[in-house]
Amino acid sequence: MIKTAAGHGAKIALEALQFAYPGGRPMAFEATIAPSDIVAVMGPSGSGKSTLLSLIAGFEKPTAGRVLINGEDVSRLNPHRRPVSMVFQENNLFAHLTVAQNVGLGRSASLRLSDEDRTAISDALARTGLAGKEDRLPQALSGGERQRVALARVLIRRRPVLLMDEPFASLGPALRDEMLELIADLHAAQGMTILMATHDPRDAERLCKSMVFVEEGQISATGTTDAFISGEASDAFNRYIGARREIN
Ligand SMILES: Nc1ncnc2c1ncn2[C@@H]1O[C@H](COP(=O)(O)OP(=O)(O)OP(=O)(O)O)[C@@H](O)[C@H]1O
Repeated sequence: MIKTAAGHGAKIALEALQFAYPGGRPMAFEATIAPSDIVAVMGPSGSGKSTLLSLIAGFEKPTAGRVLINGEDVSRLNPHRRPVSMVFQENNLFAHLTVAQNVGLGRSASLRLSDEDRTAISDALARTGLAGKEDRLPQALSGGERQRVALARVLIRRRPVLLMDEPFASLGPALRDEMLELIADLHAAQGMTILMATHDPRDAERLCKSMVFVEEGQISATGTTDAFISGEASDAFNRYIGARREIN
């Protein structure tokens, strides 16, 4: 495991990264993400946002190029060896394990937990508003609570990179706001570098300093969220947002 001081985010560099699914379109990603930045990954459906996150997390391996995290080449490492946590839209939890056990997996895959681990689990559950729900199974939680359990696990893993793939897509607007606040709190506490794929520019505006815009398997624009939202960063982004407004 790459050593990174707790409480600090890692720099991420994607160097001439190439990838294609069997029979799929070639994709190529090039980017540098500053330590502790919070980056919205936006772009049309099928443009490659999830693939980009999977390449950083290690669920997919590039055919050429490198993923560097704090200068270390992690391109060939499996996901559990990378200094990264990932939260998906759903199915982040093991259905047969309790809330506390699901969080405990952030410390030990075999759930052999020390007293210190147990204290960290209780703290994380309190911080994410889940105190008293330790012994429930995921099926007895709401969608928002399940996502908070996933974030409690992120909290105790203390990895310097957090990747989120449309983490609020199945939540209503009030819960979305609550989750955005919680993620902002976690970032204030740990300063991890965050990349979040989202289709909603309001998520980006509320949480993310920066944005990358993905189109047809490439990052076609990068900049501050403010520049994107004010329409100055990318004509393609403006067209994408305009088209989404017509759909909604
Ligand atoms: N496991 C896979 N095998 C083959 N092709 C895939 C696989 N996963 C994704 N693809 C294809 O790769 C392309 C990029 O998909 P990806 O899921 O990265 O897009 P996305 O931008 O995250 O889309 P969305 O916003 O709909 O989630 C799409 O054409 C998709 O159909």
